[in-house]
Amino acid sequence: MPFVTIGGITLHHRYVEADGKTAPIVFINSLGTDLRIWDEVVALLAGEMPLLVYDKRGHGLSDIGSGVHSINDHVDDLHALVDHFGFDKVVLFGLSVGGMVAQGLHVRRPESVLGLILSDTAHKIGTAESWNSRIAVVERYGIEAIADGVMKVWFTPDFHAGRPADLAGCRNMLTRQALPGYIGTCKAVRDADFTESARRIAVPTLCVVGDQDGSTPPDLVRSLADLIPGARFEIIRNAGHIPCIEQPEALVALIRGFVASLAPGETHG
Ligand SMILES: O=C(O)CC1=CCC(=O)O1
Repeated sequence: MPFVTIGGITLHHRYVEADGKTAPIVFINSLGTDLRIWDEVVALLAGEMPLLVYDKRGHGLSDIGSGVHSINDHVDDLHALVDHFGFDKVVLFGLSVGGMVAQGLHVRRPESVLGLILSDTAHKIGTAESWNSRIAVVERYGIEAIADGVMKVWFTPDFHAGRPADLAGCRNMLTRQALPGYIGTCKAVRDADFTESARRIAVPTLCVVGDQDGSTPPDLVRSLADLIPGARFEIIRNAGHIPCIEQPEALVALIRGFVASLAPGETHG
């Protein structure tokens, strides 16, 4: 079964092995989602490089453990998972809050991070006011109350019009997340600020964003890229906040190019 218990927390994951010497990519999901958001990306990349996807704490089928009190709780789990698999060096792909978790692991253990792909994320996302008002609504009325608004941020009008079944499924994924995991992670994002540490990122970094991302818009993601020495910035056309679902082929092309640009011969030991 695709479960592992580390540090008292059972994490749901899927590991797709590959031959060769390419370092594994570990994918970290966003708020209100689970590892199914990577299905198409994993299908496209399977066999080319090792791929690890997992449900972060309090999401999907993973435990919440002692709760989500800060981004560090998510970083603890990622750190433990990387150790569990015996990975020496990894490429981290973090979506939205997942990008903050990736930045957090780089702060903690830069020697383990070969490269960062930061998708639709930032050094600071939203304001205390915006997160507090979302938390208040969700505490009172549940995730259902914000679901239609979140769908407008996650996906473009074209996706809404052209893929109604996928939209309904993704909305179900959001509304079925456990409330404590969702609210705890909202608070963690509210309190996180990676502005200073972003200036010290010293590994190859690709910042990528959907052109119609309503949560971390292109200008915000560009400002993250501007903080990180040497970071590349790319915009994906016709995508909202979750390009891995909306434009997986375009995203995979960027991933392939990024991995190919990394130092050859790196392995996961
Ligand atoms: O669900 C949203 O509003 C978008 C988002 C913000 C942080 C995150 O992980 O997703």
